Amino acid sequence: MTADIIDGKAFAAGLRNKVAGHVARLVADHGITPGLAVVLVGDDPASDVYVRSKGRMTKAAGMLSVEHRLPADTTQDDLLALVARLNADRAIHGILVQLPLPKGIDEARVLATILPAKDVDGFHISNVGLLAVGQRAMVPCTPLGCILMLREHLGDLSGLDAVVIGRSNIVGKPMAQLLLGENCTVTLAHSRTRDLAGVVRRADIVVAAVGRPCMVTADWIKPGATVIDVGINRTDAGLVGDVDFAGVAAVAGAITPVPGGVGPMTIACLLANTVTACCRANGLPEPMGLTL
Ligand SMILES: NC(=O)C1=CN([C@@H]2O[C@H](COP(=O)(O)OP(=O)(O)OC[C@H]3O[C@@H](n4cnc5c(N)ncnc54)[C@H](OP(=O)(O)O)[C@@H]3O)[C@@H](O)[C@H]2O)C=CC1
Ligand SMILES: Nc1nc(=O)c2c([nH]1)NC[C@@H]1CN(c3ccc(C(=O)N[C@@H](CCC(=O)O)C(=O)O)cc3)C=[N+]21
Ligand SMILES: [Mg+2]
Repeated sequence: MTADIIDGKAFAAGLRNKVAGHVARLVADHGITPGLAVVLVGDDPASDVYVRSKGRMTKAAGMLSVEHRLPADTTQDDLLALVARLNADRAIHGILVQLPLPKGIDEARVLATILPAKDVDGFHISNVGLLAVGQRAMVPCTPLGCILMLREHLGDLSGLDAVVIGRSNIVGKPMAQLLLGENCTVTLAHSRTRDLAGVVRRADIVVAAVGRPCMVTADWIKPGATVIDVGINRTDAGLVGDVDFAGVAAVAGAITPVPGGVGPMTIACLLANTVTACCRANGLPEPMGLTL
């Protein structure tokens, strides 16, 4: 058996195309241009690549892209002041502060300062809480992108056994919430999980979000399972995920590649969330229909 490759790159291009269509209508019919501000503190090279491609895609969709690059020794007060300015800026509908932040800056404090309505990452506690109780929220981009690919590939997810490996606030936990919202039976595994291989072997859906190259191997996978690889690991062999792609592809029913899987979907969902935030801010119907 050879798994279907879930082409996140192509899926994301289609989603960005839809975003661009909605943006064009917002501009033409209402004179409103959705605006996204990205804040990068310090000079992490991987973050730089990511922030740059985000800015390029934001502009390509017809939106306003504003980048704020601050030195690594920026104080927390200066960062909070910038967030407050962006909160008050009517041209900005979405704010993303790139994580991780340098040591000495309280990440939770910064995220709590972003207006929930502009929190296109979905990391503010009020969005986290709204997602947990199943109410209208801004949904984190990476898990949202994973759900869109799963729905496209499997249709209805009801009743499927899903195992998420990794319990971070930005990927694992919201991923588990969204799968629960799709009526999956969800297991959230982490570094203290006993017999991880045995747990994963029961899964119809496996989402790997750990940050360990090629951790998930073919012998962990139930034949025919759908495997979503969130991991981004830079190794001597290049960019690899958390899944041993070649081995797992021989057993799974479908798998996302790295690169070209979850990553591009994350950026496309960020643009979609920005359009949603813009429409909500202006009392307009939400064309994307992706959020709760
Ligand atoms: N494609 C994309 O768009 C994105 C990709 N990423 C990538 O996804 C990966 C995960 O990111 P993130 O969630 O921020 O990572 P974190 O480092 O915040 O969390 C990693 C999680 O993996 C768990 N873990 C670590 N070791 C093991 C192990 N041996 N067995 C089982 N679980 C383990 C940890 O468990 P514990 O809690 O017990 O410590 C933790 O919950 C990274 O490679 C990152 O680069 C992240 C965001 C977006
Ligand atoms: N506030 C915040 N929000 C985030 O969403 C966020 C963040 N901080 N910090 C870092 C992680 C990581 N992340 C990625 C997004 C896209 C790709 C991506 O497009 N990857 C390409 C490859 C890019 C390359 O070649 O490096 C791919 O997988 O095909 C990767 C990683 C978002 N994150
Ligand atoms: Mg992290």
